[in-house]
Amino acid sequence: MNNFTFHNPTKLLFGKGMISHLEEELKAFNKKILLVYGGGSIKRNGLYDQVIEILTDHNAEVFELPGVEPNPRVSTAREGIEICKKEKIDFILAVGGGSTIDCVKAIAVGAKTDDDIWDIVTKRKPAKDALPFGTILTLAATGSEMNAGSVITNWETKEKHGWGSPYSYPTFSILDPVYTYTVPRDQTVYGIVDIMSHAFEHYFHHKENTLLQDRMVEGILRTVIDTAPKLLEDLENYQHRATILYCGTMALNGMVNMGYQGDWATHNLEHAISAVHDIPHGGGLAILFPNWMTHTLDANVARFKQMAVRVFDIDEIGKSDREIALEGIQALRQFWNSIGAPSTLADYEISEDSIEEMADKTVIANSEYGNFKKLNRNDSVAIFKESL
Ligand SMILES: NC(=O)c1ccc[n+]([C@@H]2O[C@H](COP(=O)([O-])OP(=O)(O)OC[C@H]3O[C@@H](n4cnc5c(N)ncnc54)[C@H](O)[C@@H]3O)[C@@H](O)[C@H]2O)c1
Repeated sequence: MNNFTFHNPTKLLFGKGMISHLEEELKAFNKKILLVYGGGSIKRNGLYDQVIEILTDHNAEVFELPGVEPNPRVSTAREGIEICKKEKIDFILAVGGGSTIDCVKAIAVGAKTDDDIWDIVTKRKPAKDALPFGTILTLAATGSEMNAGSVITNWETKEKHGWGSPYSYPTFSILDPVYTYTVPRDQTVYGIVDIMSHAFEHYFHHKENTLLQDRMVEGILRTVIDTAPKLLEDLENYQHRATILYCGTMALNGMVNMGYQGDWATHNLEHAISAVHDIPHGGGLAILFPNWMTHTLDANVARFKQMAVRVFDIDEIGKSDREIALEGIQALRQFWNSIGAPSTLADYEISEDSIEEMADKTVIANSEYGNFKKLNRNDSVAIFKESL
């Protein structure tokens, strides 16, 4: 493994009723608060009222930005930035899933600069500072509650980009599994796929001596594979919701990938699909990941064999390494099929017609992408065709 520095400043408050710590956490900040949330599920399940009551008790002056979209838009982030600047907001509270949190990261950074936030998302300008923000997570998936990453979509240019900065870690995140009870079955499946995909993005690298890291990633994958079917049978089961929620945070908070760099080509491919077709991120990943695996298998068959044996318990006897590896990839596809994840672009009525447009979005100035195996535009086209 490589040398590394690990620093994650986010304070995690995990478990039933942990919202009782919200007021305490807010005491460090001044009282003009921008409350940001999504499509209204927090109003239906009572969380909104609970948060407003706590903020009222705290004598906070509350401003609101509702309606953050899944695949959050830069236009919404700009709206939030304007409110922050006009009202001199001191602190931002995100209540929602990864989309709401990602949008708040863009607002927090954008509020502290005159640069346009899209220039920062596209890395033409650096982030220099951010307003402090906290999160109350309502959906297990992205890990955004404990990382500095954010993914923002520009609907005018049909681009979706991931970005991050040292300033975009939440100061605290409250994770109560009960808030995830109302996540519908399909969104729960997308979250499960997203969590597993983060684990896979880490897992495919060529570094040696990542023994503990491998076992931690495999631990997340095995735990999700064991728990997901039980959760999908019983969506209001506290233990299963808690397990998946914790897996989601651990899969992308930097803990399991110290000392090496993962791949991330599949996320790049997925961002191209959802930039053009606005499909759920986890749905796109479910379609793509096994196809990326087959496409890149020969870059390191041993790595895929290890996944097949350690994660999917593939029997090794009488088979070549390549056969074992391929069985592992098939086992992944079968598992995702078994929980009802999509498996082809046709599931979203995406046809061959948009492959060229999507492939263009995977490469900037004909650059390559992916760390496990460098891919180019031709690879994008091939993987999209495999996914039809
Ligand atoms: N920042 C990161 O590290 C990171 C990592 C992976 C993906 N992403 C990005 O995050 C976004 C996806 O986020 P997500 O998967 O968390 O989903 P999301 O935030 O987009 O939410 C999906 C849907 O579920 C609804 N929802 C959320 N909580 C709910 C609840 N408790 N009950 C009922 N409905 C609820 C939302 O309103 C929305 O309609 C994508 O844009 C993706 O690219 C970010």
